[in-house]
Amino acid sequence: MNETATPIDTDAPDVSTPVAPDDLDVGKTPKMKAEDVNVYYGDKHAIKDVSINIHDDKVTAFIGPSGCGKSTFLRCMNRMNDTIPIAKVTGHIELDGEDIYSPRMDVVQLRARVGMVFQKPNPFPKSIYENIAYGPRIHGLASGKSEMDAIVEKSLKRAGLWDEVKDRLEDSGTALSGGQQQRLCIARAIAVDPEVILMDEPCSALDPIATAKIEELIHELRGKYAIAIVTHNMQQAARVSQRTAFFHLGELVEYGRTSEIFTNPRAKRTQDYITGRYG
Ligand SMILES: Nc1ncnc2c1ncn2[C@@H]1O[C@H](COP(=O)(O)OP(=O)(O)OP(=O)(O)O)[C@@H](O)[C@H]1O
Repeated sequence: MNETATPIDTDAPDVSTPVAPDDLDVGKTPKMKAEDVNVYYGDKHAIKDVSINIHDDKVTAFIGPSGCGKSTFLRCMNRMNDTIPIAKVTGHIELDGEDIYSPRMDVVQLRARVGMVFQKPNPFPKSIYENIAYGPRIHGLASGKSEMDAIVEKSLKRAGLWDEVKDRLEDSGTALSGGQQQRLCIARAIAVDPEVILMDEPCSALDPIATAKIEELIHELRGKYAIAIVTHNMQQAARVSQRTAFFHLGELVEYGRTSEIFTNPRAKRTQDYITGRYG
């Protein structure tokens, strides 16, 4: 936090600025599409009319000062806010054109299709193998032991963890290092064959080496899954993402190509944030 920070001038003429450039992803069908999403926690209006597209060949970073609503919006994308009794979500979010808030949507299936990795690694207190096998088992993805073994191996390989754990799959997942635990959680999300992976500050509890490994992994996973990542770290957003969404006070102020957001932002509030004048 910059002690001498000047608050963002919210009277700046942002409202007349389009949120995204006109030529951005024209004609591309988004993997997820959010329209006019609002979130309330009781009287608190935490997300205000947010509309954004998430693409399956891109990593999208959500940035913005603490409390601006990044995590709240991320949680809307797989209905994790349903678990917060005072949270109310309005608007429309689609996954492959399907309304995820429709009463017909099976939320357990949705959360397999749109997996989530949290700030603090949260492996189950079970073996490494069981951490991965649990999801595929409840979703009926393997018909026998050899198929399950193959899913476990493939998921751990994709998460870049196989070589480190292949000889100790029966050890507890919680005995791994923090960085390994986070890659185990990513492998667990991958095991149920998701289409989208949401990451909520996945590196904030990790040291620089473990962080670098997760960032490398995000590069490798790009193209296999649509990825949306909340991060406080602007360098990280610049390194791992191709699209960046800047949130402030619950609004999506600007969305665009990461390279442009960091070098030539269109909104004054974005510029103030990325130049460290706020946050
Ligand atoms: N479970 C909750 N109950 C009530 N208010 C909440 C809850 N979760 C978040 N909020 C409020 O909603 C607003 C947005 O919070 P959110 O955690 O989404 O912001 P954020 O941008 O992810 O912040 P940070 O970067 O600090 O994690 C904040 O004012 C926060 O206090």
